Order: sequence, then C-alpha cells, then structure tokens
Amino acid sequence: MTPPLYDLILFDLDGTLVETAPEIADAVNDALAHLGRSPVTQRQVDDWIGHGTRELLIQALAHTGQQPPDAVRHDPGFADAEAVFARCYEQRCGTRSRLYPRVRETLQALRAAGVRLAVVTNKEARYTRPVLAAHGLADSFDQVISGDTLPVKKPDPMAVDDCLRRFGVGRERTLFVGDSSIDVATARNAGVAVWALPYGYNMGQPIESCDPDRVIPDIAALLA
Ligand SMILES: O=C(O)COP(=O)(O)O
Ligand SMILES: [Mg+2]
Repeated sequence: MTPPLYDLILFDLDGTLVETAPEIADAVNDALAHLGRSPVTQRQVDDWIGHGTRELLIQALAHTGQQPPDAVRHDPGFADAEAVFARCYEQRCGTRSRLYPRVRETLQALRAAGVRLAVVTNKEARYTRPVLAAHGLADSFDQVISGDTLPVKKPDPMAVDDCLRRFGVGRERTLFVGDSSIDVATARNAGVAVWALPYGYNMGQPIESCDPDRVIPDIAALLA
C-alpha cells in the first residue's frame, strides 16, 4: 500500500461495514408479532435504516398502526414496545448479518499502516457492540461512537469533531466513509472528505445523488 492519504478514517456501520438489514427486519417482525401487528417487508426496513434503530421502530409501528410517527413517538406505550424490540434484536444480532467483501483485511491493513479508525453510527450503543463483536470487530477501532453516545447524532458533526480532538488529526487528513445521505451531510457539516459505498441503505436513493467526493465499489478501494 502507498502511504495513506488520511490519518483518520471514520466508518459508518450499517450498510458500510456490515449488511445488517436482514436481521433487523427479522427483529422488527418478531417484535411486531409480539405486539399483534402484521409484518413489514425487507424493502420497507431497508428504507427506514439510517436514523437509528429507535426511529426505525417508530416507522414500523406508525406504518402498521396507521398512525403518524409523532403519535407513536409520544405514545406512553412506546417504551414497552421498545423493550420488546430490544429483546428481539438482541436475539437476532449476528444471525443474519455479514461483513461486506474485504472489510476485515482492509481494516487490518489500514491499522498496520498507522491509520486511526473509528465507527460513527446512528445505531444505539446497546446494538452496536454486539454487531461488531459478532463479526470479530470488537477491537478493530480506536473509537466507537453510537447514535446515543453523544447528545446529538449524525448528521450533526459532533462525533467527527470528537474524534478529531481525541486523535489530534486535522480535517484535511480525515475521511468519512458511509452509505447514505446522512453520512455525506455529516462529513460536509464537519468539513471532512467523504467517500461512499453504493451497496448500503440510502433510503431508496442512489448514493451518487448525494454527491460524495467519491463512490468506491468496496472498502478495499481505501488501500489503492
Ligand atoms: O441504525 C441506523 O439506522 C443506521 O446506522 P448507521 O448510521 O450505521 O448506518
Ligand atoms: Mg449506514
């Protein structure tokens, strides 16, 4: 590998490092069944990923209960539904997710070249840790920031700023790698470069329409 272009690379998780949608859909449908609701489709779940698992559950409940999302969010029964879902997701974690091609060896090579690596995901911490662990990535990152680690989540740049400060790296030496408009907006808000994968979850839109600095076919392009 030629000398790295970046000293710090921040990775999105769902749809960038790990294909998580199949088991998220299983967990959502397990929870809906417990709650006496009809199931949702894989395609719907794919399009609801991005704003964190809590928001995804709100969308699923709104859809199946024919209610506006805000009504679900403020329903006193929502906390119970969230607890049911948490149990379902914890059981499904690692059952039907998989690393995208060449993720493991690329992370290893970047680390060996001295690049600092972090995860910045909107997925809540209680699910982030098991997903990383299920794929042997628990110790692959210098920092992991989940959707509920800080008071705000992506596209707020706070998580990126936090990493820049922690590692003492400049914005021009930092790259964000993601799969969605939220990741592109996060990088733009933080003033760092952004490369995007075309295979993830971008709310049904092609990632090119979000105008990242580059679209790369897979993670191994970071080594080129
Ligand atoms: O959990 C989500 O909805 C999105 O997670 P991500 O930020 O890792 O894509
Ligand atoms: Mg993503």
